[in-house]
Amino acid sequence: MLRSCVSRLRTLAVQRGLPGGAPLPAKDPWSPRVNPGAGRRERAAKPGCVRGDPRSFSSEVMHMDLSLPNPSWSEDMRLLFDQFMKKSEDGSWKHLPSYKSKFTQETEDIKIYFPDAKLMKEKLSQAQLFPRSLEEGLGFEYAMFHNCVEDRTVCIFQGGPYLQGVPGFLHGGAIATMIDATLGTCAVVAIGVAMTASLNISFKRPIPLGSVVVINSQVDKVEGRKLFLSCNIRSVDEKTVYSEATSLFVKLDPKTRLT
Ligand SMILES: CCCCCCCC(=O)SCCNC(=O)CCNC(=O)[C@H](O)C(C)(C)COP(=O)(O)OP(=O)(O)OC[C@H]1O[C@@H](n2cnc3c(N)ncnc32)[C@H](O)[C@@H]1OP(=O)(O)O
Repeated sequence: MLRSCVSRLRTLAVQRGLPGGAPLPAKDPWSPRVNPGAGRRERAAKPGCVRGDPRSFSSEVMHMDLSLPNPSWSEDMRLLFDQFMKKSEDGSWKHLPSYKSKFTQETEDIKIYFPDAKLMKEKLSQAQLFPRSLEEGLGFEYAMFHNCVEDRTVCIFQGGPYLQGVPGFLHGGAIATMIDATLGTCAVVAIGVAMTASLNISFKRPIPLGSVVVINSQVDKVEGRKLFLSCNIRSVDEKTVYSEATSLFVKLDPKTRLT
């Protein structure tokens, strides 16, 4: 069970931007020493490359793990991150890296769903993961951790100023994005490549812009290719429930093409 979970997590890492088949980088978070010293996102400025420029497609930016702390993170965000990194030391939780580019090249898991692999490669060459497409600190700052034994994914999330809806609060679409991303991650780790078939969100309290919240997701039921998941968003002190959601993800059928 644990072995298949680790393998699924590795697959997820590939889907999140690691070149398929390429050796994992030296800072491989899946190595036995889980993210040793993870704590600071290094953003070495490169000549001609604006730091965090959302339009930049340099491979350095595309392959940087953006789920590590950066200067825009608040103290709450850092404390939570450190707490989960601590929990990851015994292997019960795993820190999931996250990159701008989800598909740097064809990955074995995805390409079978496209009838024209060449066209897909062209289309994806400039694609970016939506929640990672805004500059550092302005949009979605988040880190996810997965617990394979409990089939749970936790996302710590700080919504930046570009995610405003009603003045001073997060836009509902931004909240839905992070719910979908967290549930989607939980689903993919659990059953492999899957897509959201339905998502039902109850927005209970507005989330203040710039605050840190915790998204707790879990697998409730598996029926064949169907995976039912639920989640809630709470304040760091757990006293406020901001949102609750239920969802259905469907594992893609290898016999069916996406286009
Ligand atoms: C690491 C990743 C993090 C990011 C996560 C982000 C995830 C996303 O946002 S994905 C984007 C949004 N989702 C989409 O665009 C998906 C669009 N929909 C589709 O492509 C297809 O409908 C898809 C793939 C969901 C299912 O298609 P397909 O595999 O052909 O399923 P199909 O054979 O019709 O149905 C399988 C089962 O699911 C059920 N089902 C399918 N769709 C739905 C639905 N919308 N609602 C309820 N049930 C459904 C069917 O009734 C069937 O159930 P049963 O087996 O009991 O008869």
